[in-house]
Amino acid sequence: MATDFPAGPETGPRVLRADDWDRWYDNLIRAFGGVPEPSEERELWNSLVEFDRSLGVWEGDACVGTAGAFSFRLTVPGGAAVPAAGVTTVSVAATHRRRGVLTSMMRRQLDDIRSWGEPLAVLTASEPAIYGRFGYAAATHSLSAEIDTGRVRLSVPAGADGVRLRYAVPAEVLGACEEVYARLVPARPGMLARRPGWERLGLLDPERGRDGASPLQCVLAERGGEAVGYARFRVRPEWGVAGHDGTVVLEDVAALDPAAEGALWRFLFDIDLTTTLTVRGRPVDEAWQYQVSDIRRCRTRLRDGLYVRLVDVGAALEARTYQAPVDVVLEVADDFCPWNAGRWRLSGDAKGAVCARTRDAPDLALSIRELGAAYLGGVSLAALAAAGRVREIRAGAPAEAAVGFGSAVAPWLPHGF
Ligand SMILES: CC(=O)SCCNC(=O)CCNC(=O)[C@H](O)C(C)(C)COP(=O)(O)OP(=O)(O)OC[C@H]1O[C@@H](n2cnc3c(N)ncnc32)[C@H](O)[C@@H]1OP(=O)(O)O
Repeated sequence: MATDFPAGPETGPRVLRADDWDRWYDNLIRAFGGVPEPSEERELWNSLVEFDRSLGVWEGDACVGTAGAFSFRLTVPGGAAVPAAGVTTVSVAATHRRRGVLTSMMRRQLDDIRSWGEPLAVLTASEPAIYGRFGYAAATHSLSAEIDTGRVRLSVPAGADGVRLRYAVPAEVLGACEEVYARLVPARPGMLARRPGWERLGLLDPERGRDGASPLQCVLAERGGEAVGYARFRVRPEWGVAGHDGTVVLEDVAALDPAAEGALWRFLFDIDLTTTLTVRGRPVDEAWQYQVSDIRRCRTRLRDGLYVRLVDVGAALEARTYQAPVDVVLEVADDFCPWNAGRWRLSGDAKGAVCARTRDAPDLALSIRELGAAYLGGVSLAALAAAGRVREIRAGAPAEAAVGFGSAVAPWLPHGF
């Protein structure tokens, strides 16, 4: 890395002040191409950014680097909501790239997160190649699909007929939708407990994001007058030589039980004058995949989702539970956060865990990245061993640990940040 960025108290990252906002945010927008955001979106981000947890790098009056850290609570295997810094708004002016500005912000930020006592840092990456060097690794994946609903049939569970669906104005039923969302958060690792204001993200409906489709539509699923699910989507009407060829673009769907989920997906498959349903960023184990008549005509794709970085190995590994008993000594390498490096004994089961430093002989050797990848139960330590990224010291240890670390429910991040 070039080192001509003059690190020091005048030029290193400093905490964001209210009157920095416009220059700070403009640097971020420019680094992503410079297309201005609608004012509603800009104002929402202004209200969500936590100024005292955000950093800027300045050259005189000019902002050349930005980074923030939301104070999230992340569901981990076992259902606990663990404090996690949501690393966000990272940018470096293209005039100042590859001089260590990002590295200086990541250094300061991880030191801050540690001092705040938060055991995890998480992010979604604009490019997968950026964050590995700072100890982050993809821990969740998501599924996208373009489903040929003209040909693919969906069989839904019994009980779907007992669910009533009705159109609603998205903002008017926001409270009911949020109650459904809140009940789902503890059930799936990777989900984020809502902080005030974040519910508005799902209602943003800028014209430029529609790509020829309708404004946001919402259908509420109810049983006995109670909301049990919702879907938010758009419809892009199209007509070809053979007639209608419209697309349903799913933005969000959530349900409290399989019957409600089935009713909503059946609705999405069946909207008149449409032949395609596109879905993005869905859980990799979502039920519809096992209900369709032809998965190949759903054109599924996988993508990396949430990146996890263990900031405090002991606290992070104790915060989750293990679906099968584990008792393993981990030899951890962590160049960027050396306080994590060394030998840790993890003993845990479905009720809880203890993770403490030890001098016992190691069973596995791995870097902080592999621990981050495996942390939410979505990436197998045995698979990482097969890939040469976890070293098996005691025979069988990666497979044993993989069973304990695994999650019956695939981890999933429901929205970007
Ligand atoms: C969580 C989020 O907010 S994700 C959003 C990230 N932001 C963006 O993608 C906006 C556009 N890009 C940028 O603003 C910048 O190019 C950044 C932030 C990605 C990188 O900032 P820089 O200040 O140039 O990074 P820095 O100089 O500290 O680089 C450190 C190392 O990472 C490497 N690196 C940095 N960016 C990348 C990249 N995109 N791909 C591969 N390697 C990279 C550098 O080469 C350097 O490697 P070295 O130590 O071996 O020499």
